[in-house]
Amino acid sequence: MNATARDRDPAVALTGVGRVYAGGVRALDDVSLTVAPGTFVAVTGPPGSGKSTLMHCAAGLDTPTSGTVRIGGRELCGLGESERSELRRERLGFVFRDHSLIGSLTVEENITLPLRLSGRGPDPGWLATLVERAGLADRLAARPAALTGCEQQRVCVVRALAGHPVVVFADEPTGALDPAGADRVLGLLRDLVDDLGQTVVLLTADPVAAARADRALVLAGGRIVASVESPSASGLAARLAAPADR
Ligand SMILES: Nc1ncnc2c1ncn2[C@@H]1O[C@H](COP(=O)(O)OP(=O)(O)OP(=O)(O)O)[C@@H](O)[C@H]1O
Repeated sequence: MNATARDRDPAVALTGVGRVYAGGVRALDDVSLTVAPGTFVAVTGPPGSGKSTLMHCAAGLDTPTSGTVRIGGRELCGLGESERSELRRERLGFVFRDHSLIGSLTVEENITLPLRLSGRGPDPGWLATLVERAGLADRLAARPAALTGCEQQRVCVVRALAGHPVVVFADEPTGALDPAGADRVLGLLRDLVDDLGQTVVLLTADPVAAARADRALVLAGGRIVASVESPSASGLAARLAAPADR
């Protein structure tokens, strides 16, 4: 596939995805969605609605029971485990609730570690741009323990984007932060989409966080029950209170 064709592909495309866990729990039921490159999409829903399962299936961390998943036009379901882990390493970025930084390494070393492990050299210009956007230029030599929780999560955001991923999956990235810290991290994700054309999928139960996205998909009982363009926090909170009625 040439670069032009690849650029037209959705960053993420799920078609009819289902996931039934052992014991019969249907965590995802016929989920279809597409995420266009350069957009910020939130997946929101109450605890147990299937957000993490959706992310795991979309990112090749889990295999759906039915349906197909494509990342940047590449079908995941037919790939072996080593191909999927290579795709995750080279085409996806992840930010989780807990920062997962290595305490013995500096901020800069943490940011470049995944690139070095995969044998790719860092792109210095891109890294400098990300670091500057994240407000971390004077923290590169620090160890993670010397940073605030908000700074640690911003390091994770830079690390996730350092390898030019097709999409960053951010799973409750602000769940351990105070409101000001959460606002800063969400603002960074927003800027990276708006100004640098990055693609972000945010998984969150928090309507305030989800309202930062261009579009919010509301999950309930493993199904997408609403797709809201330019969502508001109050509108999403109302849908989350009674998602099946909307
Ligand atoms: N490994 C598993 N085995 C069996 N059931 C599971 C497993 N993982 C999740 N589930 C069930 O699947 C459903 C969806 O869970 P999931 O963690 O995807 O939801 P979530 O919206 O991310 O929830 P939370 O916000 O609490 O993390 C729930 O009923 C959960 O109990």
